[in-house]
Amino acid sequence: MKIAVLGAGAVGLSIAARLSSLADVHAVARPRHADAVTRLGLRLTGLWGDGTYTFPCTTDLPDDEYDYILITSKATQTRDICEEFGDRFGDASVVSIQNGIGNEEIISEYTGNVIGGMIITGFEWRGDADIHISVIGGDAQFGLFPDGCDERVDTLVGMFETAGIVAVATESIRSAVWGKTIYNAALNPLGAVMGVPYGALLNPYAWEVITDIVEEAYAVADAEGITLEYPTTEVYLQYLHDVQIPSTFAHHSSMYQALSAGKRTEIDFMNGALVTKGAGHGISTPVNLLITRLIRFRETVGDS
Ligand SMILES: NC(=O)C1=CN([C@@H]2O[C@H](COP(=O)(O)OP(=O)(O)OC[C@H]3O[C@@H](n4cnc5c(N)ncnc54)[C@H](OP(=O)(O)O)[C@@H]3O)[C@@H](O)[C@H]2O)C=CC1
Ligand SMILES: CC(C)(CO)C(=O)C(=O)O
Repeated sequence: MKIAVLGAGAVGLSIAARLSSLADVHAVARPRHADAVTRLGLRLTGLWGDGTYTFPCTTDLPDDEYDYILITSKATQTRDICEEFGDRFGDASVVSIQNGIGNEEIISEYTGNVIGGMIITGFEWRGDADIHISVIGGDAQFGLFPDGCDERVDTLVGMFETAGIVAVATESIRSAVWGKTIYNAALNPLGAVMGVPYGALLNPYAWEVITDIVEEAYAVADAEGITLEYPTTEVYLQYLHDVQIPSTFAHHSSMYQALSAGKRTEIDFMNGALVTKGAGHGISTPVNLLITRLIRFRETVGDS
């Protein structure tokens, strides 16, 4: 089994490491990461156990036929990755393991074999070639995009399971991706703007904002024909409050981490995507629009 991981950073290198004992895995990363992983091996600590893994990691993709190509870049880089490597996709199943709405749609412009993915685990850089698995908020999910499931999905899920990454196959990956995006849209920008971890957002004033974000998101999902796992906003908000936030209480969102590092966020694939899709259905999403503008403002001015 040959697997390539494109845009390998915190998520991609960690997954490459765990799959490397089961398959022939090649990670494509930036020079700094490729050099460090080649010199030191990748060190993983935390909830997946501690260990150091060696596997090929370079800045280019060796000419070969791959069974699976995993895309693990930020959503903002999906199109560039597809432009750079799209003519090498061949018959591979190309799998998005990213946050946000829109990655699978972009990949579909380059291949007909798209598997959507959703992972709700925290991966944090601790140093060069050194990643800590900080939180696990549920099972990873994979399914054919836009819907359905087949042997390739089952084989992928089986490999993840054998590698110790809890994963399930789903017939409706769009529902899983939208569900995760609503979780991210509810928590990430607010935590990033306020400079707090997820747990602090249980504060009643923050909770009112979260409630508005989720209600708008559910209206847009409904108009898009997405059937969400938690059927109503009330049921989902209860789950977010009682299960999802407690299991990721101390986590600073990836959006907070991106802003702190002076990097662009994935807001356009989260709240921004909800605003755009809502507008297409004549649904107004004022709270998602406001929080999107606040994040764009922070991206523009940084911490100055
Ligand atoms: N970290 C986490 O805890 C979680 C992240 N996710 C999602 O997973 C995705 C990946 O996140 P994460 O791993 O944290 O992000 P990272 O920024 O750590 O990793 C992505 C890496 O891909 C690199 N890259 C981009 N384009 C190319 C290219 N053409 N060739 C080689 N390398 C490239 C980036 O380099 P550069 O930055 O220099 O462009 C970066 O090093 C995101 O959508 C994120 O939201 C989902 C769950 C949890
Ligand atoms: C909480 C976490 C790590 C779960 O995957 C996440 O999605 C994020 O920080 O954006």
